[in-house]
Formats: sequence, C-alpha cells, structure tokens
Amino acid sequence: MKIKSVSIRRLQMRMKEPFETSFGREEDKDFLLIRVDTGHVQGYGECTASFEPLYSEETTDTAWSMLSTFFVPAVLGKEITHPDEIRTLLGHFRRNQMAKSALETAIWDAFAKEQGISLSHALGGLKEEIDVGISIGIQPTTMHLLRKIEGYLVQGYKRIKVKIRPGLDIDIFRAVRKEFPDIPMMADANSAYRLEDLPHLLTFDDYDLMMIEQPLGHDDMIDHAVLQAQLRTPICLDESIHSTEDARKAISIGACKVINVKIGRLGGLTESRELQQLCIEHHVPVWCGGMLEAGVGRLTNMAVTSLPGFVLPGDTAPSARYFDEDIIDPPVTFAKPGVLAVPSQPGIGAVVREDRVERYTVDRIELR
Ligand SMILES: O=C(O)CCC(=O)c1ccccc1C(=O)O
Ligand SMILES: [Mg+2]
Repeated sequence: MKIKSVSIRRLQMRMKEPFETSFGREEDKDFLLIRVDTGHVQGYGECTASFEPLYSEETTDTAWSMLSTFFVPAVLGKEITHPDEIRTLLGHFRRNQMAKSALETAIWDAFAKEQGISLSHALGGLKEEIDVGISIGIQPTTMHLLRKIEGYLVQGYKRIKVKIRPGLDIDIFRAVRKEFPDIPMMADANSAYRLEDLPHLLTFDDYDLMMIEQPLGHDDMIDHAVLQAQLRTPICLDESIHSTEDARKAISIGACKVINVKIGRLGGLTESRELQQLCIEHHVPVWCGGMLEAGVGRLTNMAVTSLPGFVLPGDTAPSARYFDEDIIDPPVTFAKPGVLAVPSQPGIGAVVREDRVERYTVDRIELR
C-alpha cells in the first residue's frame, strides 16, 4: 500500500452545549480531519488537539504545522505493508502525539478498507458490542448536575463521570450519593489538585467512587504514587500517560490502578493496542477516553474499545450527545440503551459525508 496523497482540513463545528472542566470551557469543536488516498481507498483520521493548549500542549495550529511540514512528507509515497510501520516512520520526531495519531489512524482506516475488513478486526478486536459511560462537564449548580445524571441514566449510560475541581467536589459526591446511592460513579479532576491536598483527597474514599481520574499534575507520576499508596479509591491516569513506556513506569511505581486510553494522546492505534496488551498482562483495567470527537474519531474509539483489555465503559457517547449533525453516515447511535454495536463494515465502518465536511471546512491543504 502506498499513500498517494493526503488532505488536511480544518473544521469548525458548533457543539450542542459547552463542555466545562477544571482547565477551561470548550464551546465549539475546532479540529483537523485527515484523508489519505491510496489510489484504491480513502482513509480518515481525526486530530484530537483543541484550539487552545489546555488539556495538552498541542493545538489545532501546531498539529497543522507538524503534519504538513514533517509527518505527511515522511509517509507520502512510501511502500507500507502494515500500519504498525507508521510509528517507526514518525518515531524520530519528538512527541506531538495527537498530530501523529491523526495521520496514523487515517492509514489504519485505509489499510482495513484495502483488506475489506473492519478497523476493529484489523486491530484484532473481538467484542461486537461495547458499554458506554458519560462524562458530564461542570454544571452551573448541583441541581443541574443531578437532573443531567437522571436523564443520562434513563438513556442507559453504564457509568457516570463527573468533573470536579477544588471547592466543587465533596458537595457533588454527597448530593449524587444521596439521590443515586448505587450508581457506578467516578470523578475526573483534570490535574486540579496538588499533593498538599492529600488529606482532603483521602476523604473521597467515603463516596464509593469507581476511580478518581488524574487528580494531580498532568506531568506527574511520583506524587500520584504517593497518593495511591494511601487512597483506597483507584487512581486512573489520563494526562500523564503518553506511551506504553509511561504506562509501564506508572504501573511499576503504583501511580495508578486504571488507565484511560486516548488514541490521540498515545500517538495512534499501534501504541494504544500495545498499551492495552501490557495492561492485560499486569491486570490493569483500561477504558477508552474521549476528546469530544466528531464521527471519525468516535468510530476509531469504538474500534479500539473492541480490544480485550477494554473492560470498563468508555467516554464514547453517541454522536447526538455532542452535535446536531455529525460528519458520518449513519451517525453513532445506541444499539440498545448504553451499548454501541462495533461496525463490521470495512474500515471505520461509516461513510464520511464529504458535503458536510465541506460545509464545516475553514482551511485545507493537499499534499502529494
Ligand atoms: O465525552 C467525551 O468525549 C469525554 C469528555 C472528557 O472527559 C474530556 C474532554 C475534553 C478533554 C479532556 C477530557 C477528559 O477526559 O479529561
Ligand atoms: Mg480525563
């Protein structure tokens, strides 16, 4: 297989509602969509970098720059027998995982389409159905949050994740546990606490949380290990894990008991698959995180979730939770409440609606 041409488009899509975390607020989706052409098929990949460098240091602009200047030229015209080779072709360039992943996932999609198999099967995925949880952004009041939770439980979501920050944590846990004593609940702090908050964080153990996601520094593992040694609630790392090597180190020092896999944060599907394999060997459960993806990224997340290490519900909600109109046809919908069917059609398993892509495009470049 040879990559004959690559198109990079910048898209802007209105989100149904803003999403607020401890690090900021996202109102509109600003992202890159990559399309690779092999002469036989077209593969698509979505970049999970955001407009601002808040979740990670990457942005839509830096990803555009890295892809067009370095990453796309490194793969154009090369004979590729398997998408695992992309990681090697890009390996000498430091970091910029989200930009690399956008290109690598597009090539995985093209590879699966050339083989006539689903992306899930190309990866070695076995599950046909996956359980879905919901990540709820910070709400104006606790009452708003409680009513949102109620609505999502009615829709069948298998696990509720609430976003927290200092000053907005225990009150939420208390209120949720009062109304919903038994639901699977977890919290995501997006690095809002410091080790000096340890006594306060230990009180989280009273609320039967499935896990606490990334309580401490985005670049830390050491303090997380100190905290985990005293905290009964499992720590799940998100921001801190950029590779299988990071996961190995985090597990070996006891910095976490669970890992959130985001394909973009890890630089692609090859790395994500390897990380989940390592986690199986160490009996560390993983689940698929989300970056408010549009349809292409959403389908890629569903494919990776079909791998056996993904034993907990992911943040892979249906399209309609984020957008009025997705760029894929059909959009992602529940097969039954709280459950998605992993597509069996070739590649990501849905048609990318080029007419809609065109409507949301604000910039483009084609490299050949
Ligand atoms: O529904 C989703 O896509 C997950 C939303 C989410 O939690 C999130 C969204 C944007 C950036 C970071 C995170 C996170 O998991 O920390
Ligand atoms: Mg997170």
